[in-house]
Amino acid sequence: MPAHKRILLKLSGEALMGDDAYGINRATIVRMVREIQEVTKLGVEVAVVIGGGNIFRGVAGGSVGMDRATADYMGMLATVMNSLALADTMRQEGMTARVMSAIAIEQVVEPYVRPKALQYLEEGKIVVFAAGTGNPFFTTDTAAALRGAEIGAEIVLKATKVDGVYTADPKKDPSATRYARISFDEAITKNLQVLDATAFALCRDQKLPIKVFSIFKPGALKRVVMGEDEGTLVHV
Ligand SMILES: Nc1ncnc2c1ncn2[C@@H]1O[C@H](COP(=O)(O)OP(=O)(O)OP(=O)(O)O)[C@@H](O)[C@H]1O
Ligand SMILES: O=c1ccn([C@@H]2O[C@H](COP(=O)(O)O)[C@@H](O)[C@H]2O)c(=O)[nH]1
Repeated sequence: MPAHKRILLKLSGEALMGDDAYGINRATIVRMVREIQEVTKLGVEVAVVIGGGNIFRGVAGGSVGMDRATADYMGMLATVMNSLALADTMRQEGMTARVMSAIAIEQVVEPYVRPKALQYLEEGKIVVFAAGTGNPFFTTDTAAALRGAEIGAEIVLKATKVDGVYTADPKKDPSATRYARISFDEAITKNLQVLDATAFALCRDQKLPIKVFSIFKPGALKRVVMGEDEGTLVHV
């Protein structure tokens, strides 16, 4: 029996590159989709937010003198590209997905309308929320927290490049150790950067737990959904 009926899965955009220097690696996206398919077969309703770090991040544009808000809109459009690629790969694998965008681009994808998203989930379709929150100065982690709260997800699952929340960034500090569980208050106070503070605060206020786990570990998503010991739980 799965531990959760409805989940919001945040997929790392950066991880989509696989071993490539940029963009979307075919084998990687297919592998991610097959892992999602496994949990949908358990009867779990799945909504997805995917990042854009494999294509563009607003801070990168801002750092070379671009207007930050403009750069952030470019970042949001990057997430639309990833969302389209994800939904199309799902289609190829025999799944039904719907992309809903927080920014109006109706010729390309339908707009985000909450009751419609809820309907799709109830019908067993996978909903991919594109364009983040639709606002600059945010990230897709915050979009995951926001949409997760809106759709009544029981948990936000952050599938990322590290296998949990550490005492410090494990990519910079090899002596960092992983938490099995950590409270929102402690994660925020310690300024742990694995998610942005806005996402942590929103989930804390909405009592929406987060599980951080590795996107690279085969079977990890299913283990998380089954409530097995995997990654780090961030709790109230
Ligand atoms: N205390 C910490 N514990 C774990 N990871 C941390 C910590 N502090 C910083 N990090 C870094 O946070 C990264 C994950 O967050 P980040 O938002 O950069 O990636 P993502 O969400 O996977 O990518 P994208 O934004 O493209 O979707 C990890 O790769 C890790 O290096
Ligand atoms: O609500 C949002 C979400 C995202 N952005 C911009 O998009 C990029 C890519 O998202 P990541 O979460 O970093 O993968 C982000 O860097 C922002 O520039 C946004 O402005 N608002």
